[in-house]
Amino acid sequence: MPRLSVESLRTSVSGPWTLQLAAGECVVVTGPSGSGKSLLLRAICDLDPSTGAVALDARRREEFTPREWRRSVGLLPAEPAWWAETVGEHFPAGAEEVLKALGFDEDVLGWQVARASSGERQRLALARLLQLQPRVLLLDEPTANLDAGNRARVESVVRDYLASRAAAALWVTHDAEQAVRIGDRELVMQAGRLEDAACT
Ligand SMILES: Nc1ncnc2c1ncn2[C@@H]1O[C@H](COP(=O)(O)OP(=O)(O)OP(=O)(O)O)[C@@H](O)[C@H]1O
Repeated sequence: MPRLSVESLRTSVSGPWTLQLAAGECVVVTGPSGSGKSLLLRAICDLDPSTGAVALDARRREEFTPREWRRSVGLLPAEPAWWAETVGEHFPAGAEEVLKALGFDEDVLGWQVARASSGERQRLALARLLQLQPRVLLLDEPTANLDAGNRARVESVVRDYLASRAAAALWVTHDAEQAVRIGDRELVMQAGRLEDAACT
């Protein structure tokens, strides 16, 4: 049974998409800018209206409350949102370990969000997402603003998370080397259509 199953999913402007993610699997999505990668992630997590069938562990999306679905299938957008002034207000207690693994000292919880760089915000948003313990991660270019060291940290944290929780990930990247490093499989988006990398 797949962890995530997506069948004939389409929005008003893109799709249809069909894919499956196994437990523990990391599938990378590559493809040109504007080809529809972010739209795919948004449709799966139900941020944009869509038709088709999406199921988590064989339970249909319609059987979840919207809040339950978005916590179970967690999106890390390219530009994460912040709703409070300090970093710590976005985290429940017990986030120190993941923050440390992503290269932060404990004092980060006292930071003003406004002072964080784009790369720091990206890593903080990943830590925030993992604290919710989603079964599926939808990662939209999570290392786009990062140096090599922090890119390696993010890759390692996500890999460990998938292995320890049997979660699955769809990871959008423009970095061909990263796709090989972290992907169990690669899907290529071309003008709104998904294809197996082996077939392109
Ligand atoms: N609400 C919308 N209505 C119509 N077109 C849209 C809408 N949202 C996005 N698009 C278009 O759909 C296309 C796909 O956008 P998307 O953000 O998914 O691209 P992407 O593959 O993630 O690109 P990038 O790699 O640059 O992030 C783009 O041409 C975009 O302008």
